[in-house]
Amino acid sequence: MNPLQARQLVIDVPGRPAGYPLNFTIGRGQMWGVLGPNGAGKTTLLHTLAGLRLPRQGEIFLGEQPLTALKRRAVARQMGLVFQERQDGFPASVLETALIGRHPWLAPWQMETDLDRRLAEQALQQLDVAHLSDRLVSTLSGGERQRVSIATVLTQNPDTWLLDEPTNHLDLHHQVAVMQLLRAQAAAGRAVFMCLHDLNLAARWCDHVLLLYPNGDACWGPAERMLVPAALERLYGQKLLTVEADGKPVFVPVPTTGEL
Ligand SMILES: Nc1ncnc2c1ncn2[C@@H]1O[C@H](COP(=O)(O)OP(=O)(O)OP(=O)(O)O)[C@@H](O)[C@H]1O
Repeated sequence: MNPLQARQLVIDVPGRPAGYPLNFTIGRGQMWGVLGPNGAGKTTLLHTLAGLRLPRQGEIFLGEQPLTALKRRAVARQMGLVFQERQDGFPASVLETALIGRHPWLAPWQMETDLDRRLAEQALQQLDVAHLSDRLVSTLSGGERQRVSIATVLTQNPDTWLLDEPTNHLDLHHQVAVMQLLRAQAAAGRAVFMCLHDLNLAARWCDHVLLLYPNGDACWGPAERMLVPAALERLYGQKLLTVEADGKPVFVPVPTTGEL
């Protein structure tokens, strides 16, 4: 796979005077979690890495080439993005939506083949939404819709997965199932980079973590070095209690008396 690399990257968060330049590589087999409070710029970073927003400074490389030098089709064959927000104004079934994942692999105007359809059906099965294949996506529950979005990227089969809060709307069982699927993707030599609000999901599943602070500061590295209570308390402005379960830290927020 071609690793995705941020070089001196400053994301363009409107109204933010400056930002700490980001220099990291999302390498083969890695699973990254991006943590930060609301408005810190997690979605902006994800969209910038996907080439959907221009950075204020610096560059993004996919392998040896700057992202800006690559055609969108070449990028879409290597990188998939699960968005936080979706517009379902256009009436499409669940299967038709998953098949969109095959578009980077088809010639313009080429119809999907039986193989494309089979890949989409397998992905829907893996995400436990195959029984909804004929339903309009606009009629799905939040969690079902989220799983269809992930199935669409699975159908696309990119080397690098970018995901904006992939466990949004998911019940506990499906959260674990999705994390296991992403872990399996990383274990198969791909890479995962996802924004998370749940510290404990990051502690349980991620081997690398990037902390994004509201003033633009950032730090990144191996999860065990990043997930230390003092840094996390500063990140969220929230006192935490740390316990250990199954060999991993579990962070519990401590209520502040007298505050909402
Ligand atoms: N088009 C825009 N115009 C003005 N401000 C914007 C625009 N897009 C994003 N912002 C601002 O940039 C900041 C970063 O937004 P972003 O969505 O990246 O944050 P986030 O860390 O993903 O937040 P959350 O945890 O709430 O999803 C926010 O303060 C947001 O209001």
